[in-house]
Amino acid sequence: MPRIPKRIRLLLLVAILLIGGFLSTSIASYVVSRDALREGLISSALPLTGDNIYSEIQKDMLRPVFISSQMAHDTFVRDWLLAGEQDPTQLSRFLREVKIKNGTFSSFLVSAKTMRYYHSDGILKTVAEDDSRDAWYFRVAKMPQEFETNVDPDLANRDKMTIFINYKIFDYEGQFIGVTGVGITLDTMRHLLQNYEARFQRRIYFVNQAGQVMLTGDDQQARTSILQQEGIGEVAHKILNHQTEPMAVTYSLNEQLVLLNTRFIPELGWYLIVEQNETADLRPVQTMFQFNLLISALVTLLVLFIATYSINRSQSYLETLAKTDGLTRLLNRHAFEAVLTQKRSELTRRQRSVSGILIDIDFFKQVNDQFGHTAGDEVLRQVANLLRKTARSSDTVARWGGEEFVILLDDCSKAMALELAERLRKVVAHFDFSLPDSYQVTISLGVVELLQGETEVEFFQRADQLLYAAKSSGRNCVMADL
Ligand SMILES: Nc1nc2c(ncn2[C@@H]2O[C@H](COP(=O)(O)OP(=O)(O)OP(=O)(O)O)[C@@H](O)[C@H]2O)c(=O)[nH]1
Repeated sequence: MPRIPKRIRLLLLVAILLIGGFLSTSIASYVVSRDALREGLISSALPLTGDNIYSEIQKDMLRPVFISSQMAHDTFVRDWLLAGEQDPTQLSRFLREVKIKNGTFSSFLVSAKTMRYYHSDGILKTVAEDDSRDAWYFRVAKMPQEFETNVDPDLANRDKMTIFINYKIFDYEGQFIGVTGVGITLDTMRHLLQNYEARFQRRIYFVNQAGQVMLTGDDQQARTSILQQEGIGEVAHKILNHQTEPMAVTYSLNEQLVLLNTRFIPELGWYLIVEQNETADLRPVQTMFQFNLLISALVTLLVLFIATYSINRSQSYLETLAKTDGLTRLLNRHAFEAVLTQKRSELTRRQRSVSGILIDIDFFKQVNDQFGHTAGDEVLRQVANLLRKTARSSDTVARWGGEEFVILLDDCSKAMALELAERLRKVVAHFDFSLPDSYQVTISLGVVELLQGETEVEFFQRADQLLYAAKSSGRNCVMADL
C-alpha cells in the first residue's frame, strides 16, 4: 500500500475532526430540537386543543340543559300534563316557541301517563318499551339523576344525529310525570372541529366507545372504526380502554410519526381525538439541520483551504531555508550537490555539456585580519552578488563553503565556461568593494567539464586541482584542464 504523505494525513485528520465535530453537534441539536418539538406537541399543544374544544363543548351543552330545565319546571307544562293532556296543539305551540326562540333543532315531551311523544308539530308517536328506538325514555324514567345528555338519531328529523337533553318532569308532589327537553344537531360541533382543524393543522374527531368515528370536521368522512384503520388500529384498544385523564399516544403511518391526544367526554360518551403528523412541524427543524450541514461543509472547506495554504507556505519556506546559505542567500553546498546529482543523471540520458567553475577569494584571511569579520562578510555577500548577476539565469550558483563558491553551467561547453570564468574574474577585480586603502579583492577560478561516468568527488577533485594551480600561478586567474 502506498504511504500517505504526512501533510495529507494531517489534512485528513483535520477534515475528519471538523466533519465529525460539526456532524455530531448538528445531529445533536437536530435531535434535541425534534424531541423538544415532539414533547411540546405531546405534553402541551395537543392537550391544549383538547381542553379548548372540551370547554367549548361544555359551554355549548350548558345552554340546552338550562332550556330543558326551564321546560321541565314550567307550570304550564306540568298543569297541562296533570289536566290530562287535553289540547295537544297547546303543547305543540309551547314546544314550537321554545324551539324557535332558542334556535334548537328540536323540542319534545313524552308523557309518563299516555306514553305520547309530542314535538313542535303535534304527536309523533306513542313510545313502547319493546321498541329499541324508545329505549332511551325508559332508561331516563328509571335513572336516579334529573337529566342526561344522549346522542341519538332524531326520529322527528330524518334520523339526524342529535344531542338530546332528556329532563325529567315532576308534579308538585314530586311524582314523575314525563320527560322533556331539546335536541341540538352536531353541526355546531362540526363547525368547531373545522375551525380548530384549520387553525392548528390538526385532525380532530370523535369516536364512540366501540371505536366508530362519529363526528369529524369533514361531513363526508366515512364512519369506519378506528380499530380497523391502518396505523391507529395498533393503539385503538389503548384509547378505548382509557376514560380517566387525557392521554398521549403515538403511532406511525406511512413511516411518519403521528402524535395523538385523546380524552373521554362523559357528556357525549365519546372520545375526542386530536392528532397531528409531526412532519410538517419538523420541516423548519430539518431545514435548519440542512443549513447547519451546509455551513459546516463550507467552514470545513475553508479551514482545509487555509490549512493547505499555510502548510504549503511554511513547507516551501522551510525548504528554501534548508537550501539557502544564510549569509550570501546563494544555494548551500547540500542543495548544490542535489542539483549536480540531477544534472549528472540527465547527462547520461541527453547529449549535452555540463561545466563547473570553482571559485576562491584570494587572500581572504587577510581581509578578515585587516578589516575585521564584518567587512569580510560584506565582501562575501558582494562577491556572491557579482557571481549571481554575471552568470546566466540557468546557471546554478552556490556557496561551497568559507570563501569558496561554485557555479554549475548547464548546456555549456568548457570553452564557454572558460569565457564566463574570465568575465567573472574581471568583474570582481574591477569592482569597488569600498575597503580601506583601496584594497582590491580578486578571485581565482578552476574550470572543468563534467565527464561521462565521472563521480561528483572526481569532478570536484579536478576542479580543486585547477583552482590550486590558479593560486600557484599567482592568483586572480582562471585555470582549465586541457
Ligand atoms: N568573515 C568571514 N570569514 C570567513 C567565513 N568563512 C571562512 N572565513 C575565513 O576565510 C579565511 C580563509 O583563509 P584561507 O583558507 O587561509 O585562504 P586565503 O586567506 O583566502 O588564502 P588563499 O586561499 O590561499 O588565497 C579564513 O580565515 C576563514 O576564517 C565567513 O563566513 N565570514
